[in-house]
Amino acid sequence: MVHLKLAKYGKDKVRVARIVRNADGTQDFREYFVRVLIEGDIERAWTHSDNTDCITTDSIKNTTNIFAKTSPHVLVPEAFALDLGVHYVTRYAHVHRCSVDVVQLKWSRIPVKAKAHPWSFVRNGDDKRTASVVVDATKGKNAITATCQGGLKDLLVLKTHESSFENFWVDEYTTLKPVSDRIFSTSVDCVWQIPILPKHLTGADIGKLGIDFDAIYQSVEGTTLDIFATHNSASVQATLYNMCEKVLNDNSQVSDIKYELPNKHYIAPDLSFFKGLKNTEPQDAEVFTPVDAPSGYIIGHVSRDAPKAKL
Ligand SMILES: O=c1[nH]c(=O)c2[nH]c(=O)[nH]c2[nH]1
Repeated sequence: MVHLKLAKYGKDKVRVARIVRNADGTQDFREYFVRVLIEGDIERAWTHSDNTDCITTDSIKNTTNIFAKTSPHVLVPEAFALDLGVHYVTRYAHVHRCSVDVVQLKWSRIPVKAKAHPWSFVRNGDDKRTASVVVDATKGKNAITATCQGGLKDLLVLKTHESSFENFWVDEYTTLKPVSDRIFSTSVDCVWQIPILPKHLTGADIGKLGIDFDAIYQSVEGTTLDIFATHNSASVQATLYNMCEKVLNDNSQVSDIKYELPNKHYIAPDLSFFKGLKNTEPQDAEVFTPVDAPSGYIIGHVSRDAPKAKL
């Protein structure tokens, strides 16, 4: 005998763009990639070739467009994702859980004479804002709960000073030399958890949660850039922890935050074969070879919980 351990499906990479025309003449613009996955009493499509309860992924794409048109939360990815998620578990008796992931592309207002233009935008970065929610009605349609994560990814940064890596473990496998000054470059991926408190969440609650998702995103992005630039780094690990600490200190509604930081290496080549040019000691190193792979990869997840006692 075999049994189906997981059944989950939906539409991925639904591309949707939305204009909001404001009363003051300004316009807002959002461009999202949306993924919606549903779970529930849906197994028969897998196990019995029976599609009776199968909400088509095409309808899921249509619903995403309809919500982009009608949701009052469309401008805020976390709230938009919650709205879509609540819809599926309330509209369909046989859908018990819905996961929604939104990736927002970076369109920023064009500054014209130092003023943000009301309706013209520039893609000023490959970094994305992300939102991931899971809306759960497995305990019943009157006990809908949700988890919500904000995030940012692909934020590429580099600094040329105030980064060192010294006093590390040395053994028979070690060839790395300690370095008091080096290039530090990473592509920041980060997610933070925002607890959604109502024991029973409805679509009408989403505007009343009292959570400013935009302000939290801006705070995390600002802190990430600030700490990266100003922390005199002893390691990627230490800089990462400093970022987490400040985000949690500044944002009481964030319960925990996780960064994943590749250490994108820049190696100073030995140029001494040419007229004795000095380029390898930190104080001489000016020319570097950017290295695509491998990179270091540093992960840290920091929460407010007291650490569990070590046995
Ligand atoms: O910041 C760093 N952390 C490491 O763990 C490490 N390991 C390494 O080779 N270089 C670095 N840099």
